[in-house]
Amino acid sequence: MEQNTDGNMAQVRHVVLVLSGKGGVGKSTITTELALALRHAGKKVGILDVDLCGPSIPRMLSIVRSDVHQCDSGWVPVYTDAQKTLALMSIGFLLEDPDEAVVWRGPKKTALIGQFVSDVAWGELDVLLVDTPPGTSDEHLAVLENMKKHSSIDGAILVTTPQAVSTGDVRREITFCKKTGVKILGIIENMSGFVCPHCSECSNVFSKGGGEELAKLTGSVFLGSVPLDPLLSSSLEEGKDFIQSFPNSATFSAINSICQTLLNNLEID
Ligand SMILES: Nc1ncnc2c1ncn2[C@@H]1O[C@H](COP(=O)(O)OP(=O)(O)OP(=O)(O)O)[C@@H](O)[C@H]1O
Ligand code: SF4
Repeated sequence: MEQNTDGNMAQVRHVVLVLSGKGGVGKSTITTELALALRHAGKKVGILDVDLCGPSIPRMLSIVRSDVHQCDSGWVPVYTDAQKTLALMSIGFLLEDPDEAVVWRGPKKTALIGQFVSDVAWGELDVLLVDTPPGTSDEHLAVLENMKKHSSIDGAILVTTPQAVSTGDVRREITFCKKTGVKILGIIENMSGFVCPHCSECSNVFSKGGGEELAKLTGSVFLGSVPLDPLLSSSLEEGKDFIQSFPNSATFSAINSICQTLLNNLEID
């Protein structure tokens, strides 16, 4: 589906929200790895980080202390590479200290999200991933309202862990999508099993399969599961591209398979 867009969103073909019912389930991790996998598949990708209180993506992509510049049409996003295949806009770039806590009231957050949606000069992108805060908040509504003014949203990906799946949070997220008319593109189960750093064997320390069951129950697509992999967390800590570093790992296969399913669902060649 090609987007009906205007302004800075005019050349952004697909917009996908990344949601989670709870914090800490790996939403930013999945956003980052999906972006890297999409780039690996030859796509031009952008990430809009509207997790205003915990902007972790600049660190995960090792571009923490980058400056945002202005151009005639707005803010130029920060690119991870000279070929400009992966672009990021995050509040983290606008803070003097990247570890500074953002304690803002709703209207100020909503205004910044409005600017993020309209004023970032993305240029041509195949996919824009929007990393949102956990739960459903004013920020989510602000993203939806502002996106609808300039673009159309393809849908949302829901990230959960095997434990979080049994809580009400993820169901509330599904209800939010239904009420706001956002299509659920699929559910991803993160931290699904543990990959041993010594022998690469995957053990099911916690339960597994809840994400798939939830997808069946709610009539959603199950996009796949990503194991808890110490090599993935150390890559994220060091801001290294896991996909480039471990192309033969089971975790890469899992992320890549989710990426391919997403490309198929969005009908991107
Ligand atoms: N599959 C995984 N394997 C190893 N570590 C992981 C995995 N997924 C997430 N992590 C680690 O778990 C921590 C939390 O992940 P992340 O910041 O992505 O969560 P989040 O859901 O975006 O949190 P929040 O929205 O509350 O900021 C990070 O340190 C990340 O490196
Ligand atoms: S999975 Fe095997 S190698 Fe890994 S910690 Fe357990 S026993 Fe050791």
